[in-house]
Amino acid sequence: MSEKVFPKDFMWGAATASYQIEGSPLADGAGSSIWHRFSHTPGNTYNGDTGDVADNHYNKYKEDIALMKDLGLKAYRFSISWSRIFPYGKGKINEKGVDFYNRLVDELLKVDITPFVTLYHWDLPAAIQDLGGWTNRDIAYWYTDYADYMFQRLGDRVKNWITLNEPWVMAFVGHFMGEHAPGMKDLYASFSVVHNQLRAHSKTVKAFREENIKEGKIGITLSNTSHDPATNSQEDKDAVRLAHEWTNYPLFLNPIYKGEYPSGIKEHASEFLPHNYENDLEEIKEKIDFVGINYYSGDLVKFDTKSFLGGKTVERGLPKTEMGWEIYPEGFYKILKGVQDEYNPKEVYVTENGAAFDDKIVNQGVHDEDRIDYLKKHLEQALRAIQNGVTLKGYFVWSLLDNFEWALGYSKRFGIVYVDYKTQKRIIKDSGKWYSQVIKNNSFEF
Ligand SMILES: OC[C@H]1NNC[C@@H](O)[C@@H]1O
Ligand SMILES: [Ca+2]
Repeated sequence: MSEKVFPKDFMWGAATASYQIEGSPLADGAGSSIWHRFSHTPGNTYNGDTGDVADNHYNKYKEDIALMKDLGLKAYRFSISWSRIFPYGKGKINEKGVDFYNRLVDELLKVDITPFVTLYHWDLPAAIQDLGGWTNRDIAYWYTDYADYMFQRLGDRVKNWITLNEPWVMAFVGHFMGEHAPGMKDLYASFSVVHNQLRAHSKTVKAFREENIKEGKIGITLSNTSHDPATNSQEDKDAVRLAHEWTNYPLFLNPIYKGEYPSGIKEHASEFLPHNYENDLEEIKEKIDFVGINYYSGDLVKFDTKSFLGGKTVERGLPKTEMGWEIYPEGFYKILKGVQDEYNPKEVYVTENGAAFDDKIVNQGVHDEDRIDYLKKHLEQALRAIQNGVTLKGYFVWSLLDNFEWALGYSKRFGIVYVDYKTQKRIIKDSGKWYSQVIKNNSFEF
């Protein structure tokens, strides 16, 4: 393989999520979700933005799939809104909700785009939250029933499944920092949410095996930040190890691959883990087919007794994106190489990588050189990872479209396609044109 070309059949895609792009959250019998409630609660989102309209993808999905075809995407990662299928999370089924995703999948297959389905990307049915949501142990059964139903309805055409998107963000941003739905601030709840997501994930993997989906593969998508020590001191290096075990793939892959939480978590955070959690570890340890890695940025960590798990982020003067996140391509390599070295997954997919920049329309175009530069630098590191033994099989850019960036609403644009929210017009950005060349050449050099 020449030093600039990706392996043959490398899966080039783009990613989105239901609540961030669909709009029409309560249409056709869909039930409310925690993000519908959270965004409609004054003060929770920038400018009071909600997902009521978003990119109106619920109605414009055919146009958007035509756009994906124009871009030459090989695959498309999207999420299913649980409460469109089960308006109350369990029990009654909403056929019209199932029908939307059936039509979406059929439209993708018509143009040879491989669907990668995320079963859960944070929009929990509100009725389940009313029963305690992810802090209620029984959610493991309700979630597995929902997932298994989707395997039965879409499994003949959808072969690639992701159980959960970024369970760390759901657990800690949603239940400790309170900045995401359901807006809780309880560290004990957060670790129960980690544990119940793992229980739900593994029960679902077992159900998936029993469905015997031909050529089916199932995995989990984890968020990651590449942490470096502020100094070479042992205390800073220890703080980095703990930050890594807590915020990155080990918190979930250690239980999944090794049947126990990372040692640093057991040493310093076991009081927050649910009572008798050890009894669930055997069941949580369950083989998966691939690991989904999300990567955006890195940070410098300094020992700090006042921070949870003893580490705080400090400045190192790297350039930043509109999110205030460091642009740190080297960290991408370290995360990819690290997951391969620590757990040796059969396959790895980058299920999200991308950047928010201050995109402007100039002469009917969006000349986002900064995003092209970000993507190119990160793809260089992804190829370097492959050349160093990482079983990386595909890359999904976040995101196909500008969309609802959670508590930051529509103020942050991650798309390779610009969305004019007033007119709902789509404009392919220069980065979108560049990315379609990458796909055509299977390389970032052309
Ligand atoms: O912040 C950018 C993305 N990060 N991962 C989860 C997605 O839903 C976010 O939009
Ligand atoms: Ca993230």
